[in-house]
Order: sequence, then C-alpha cells, then structure tokens
Amino acid sequence: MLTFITIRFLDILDILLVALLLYQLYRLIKGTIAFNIVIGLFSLYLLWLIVKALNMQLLGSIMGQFIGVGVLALIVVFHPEIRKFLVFIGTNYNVNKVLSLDKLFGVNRVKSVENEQIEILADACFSMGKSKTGALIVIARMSELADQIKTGEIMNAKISSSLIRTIFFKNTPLHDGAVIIKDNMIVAAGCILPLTQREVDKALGLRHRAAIGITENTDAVTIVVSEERGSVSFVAAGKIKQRVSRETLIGLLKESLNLQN
Ligand SMILES: Nc1ncnc2c1ncn2[C@@H]1O[C@H](COP(=O)(O)OP(=O)(O)OP(=O)(O)O)[C@@H](O)[C@H]1O
Repeated sequence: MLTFITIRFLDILDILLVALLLYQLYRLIKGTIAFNIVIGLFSLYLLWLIVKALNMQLLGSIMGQFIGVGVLALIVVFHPEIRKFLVFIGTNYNVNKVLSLDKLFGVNRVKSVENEQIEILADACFSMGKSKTGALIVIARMSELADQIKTGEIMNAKISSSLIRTIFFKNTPLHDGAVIIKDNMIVAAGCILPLTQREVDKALGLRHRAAIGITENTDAVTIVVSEERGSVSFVAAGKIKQRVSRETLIGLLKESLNLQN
C-alpha cells in the first residue's frame, strides 16, 4: 500500500522551508489588518473552489476573473508587508548568520555588549527611572540598524552610566529619540525608530511603540524608561515586558544576548 508515494529528502526540505516561510509571514502580519485580509482572501478562494466544483458557471466565471488578477492585487494591497518581509529575511537570515562565517574563519566578532556593560546599562536605567527621566536604548545584534543610526547623531562613545544619563537629561538636544548600542559602543543618539502598527496597551505612548517597532523586523532588543511612571520595560521580538526589576532586566538582557553569568 502507498508504494507509489516516494518521499525524497528534498521533498521534506521543501515542506520545511514552506512551513518556515509561512510561520515567518504569520509572525509578521499577526495582529495587523493584513492578517484579516489574508483570512478574507483565503475564504474567497475556498468559496471559488466550491463554486467550481458545483459547476456554477456565472458565479464561477466572475470569481475566476477576480482571482485571475488576484496576484497583482495582492502585490498592491500587501506592498508594505512584502517590503517588511523582505527586509526581515535580509536582516535576520543573512548568509553570515546562517553559515556563521565569522566562526568558520575564526573571527571573534565583538559582542554587542559585555556583562559589565549590562550592569552599567541597568544602573543607568533604574537611576533614570527614579528621577522620571524618559529613555529609549536599543541594543543591536546581527541587524546593523544602519537606517536608524543614520537618523541620529553619531557618537561612537564608550558605554557609561553618566553619558547615558546625560544624553537623556531633559531638554538636552539629544534626549529625544533612541540611543543605539552596537559592538560595545554607544554608536548614535537621537535616533528615530519605526513605530509598531499593532494594537498595544492603550497606556503606552510613542516611546514604547518605537521600542516595540524596532524589535519586530530586526533582532535588536530595547530598554525603555517611562518618563510618566519611571518604570523600566524590556522589549524583544515585538514583545514587551513592562515594569521589570533590575535583576529581571539583567537576566533578560543576558539571556537574549547569549551572555554567560
Ligand atoms: N519614532 C520614534 N523613535 C524614537 N523615539 C521616539 C519616537 N517617537 C517618540 N519618541 C520618543 O518618545 C517621546 C514621547 O514619548 P511618549 O510620552 O509619547 O511615550 P510613552 O510611551 O507614553 O512614554 P513615557 O511613559 O515616557 O511618557 C518623544 O519625546 C521621543 O523622545
């Protein structure tokens, strides 16, 4: 029985790749209006299959025309999502990461932050929280964040608590926007980040929306200090953990940046 079905290794790989693509697409559009559109289109397609199977000529041909131009319509309707998806693939599945060229050639890439800097960042954030100073700190990993860095002031400075607190001190020119940390340095300040388009807690304003937005399409993580509440939040992969303690923040940072204690 079923001897006519032969499954090759490539077929399994094919299925796995399609599953991975669908999963990433789902992650990208989950919670957005695009998700509802996909469900609507899928229902329409199912209806068309039923209409065709029942041989309902008139309705079948009208729907057939619609589905015929469907691919073009999809590209137009999903233009922003397709763009986001390609950027996501480009930044998160780059050849360097997949093949780990750095490891292959024995190059020891500088970590985005070391243990010592994590403690400094946590101290700075909780000190700013106490004085109700708003702050937004992005820690870049594999994604270069070149587009966001370009929008700010280049600093290339050593990470220090006093520098971070000075940057975010109210009414200084650089306190608006985000600080971006990469390769153990504060590379830029006053950077503009993309805002999340998803529905989030109504109490969260633009600072928190920007913190979530940048982690949706990149592998960066962010720390936000609320000016209103003085609380500290951690964001990774589009998910925000609000009001974390100093210890929790340090643990989450070490875990997401793969640092040992
Ligand atoms: N796109 C953006 N990228 C980076 N920073 C941004 C962006 N949009 C707003 N901000 C920062 O957020 C500040 C406004 O924060 P807002 O009060 O709306 O946010 P919030 O999430 O309610 O935070 P808080 O609890 O600190 O008030 C701005 O002054 C600016 O520094």
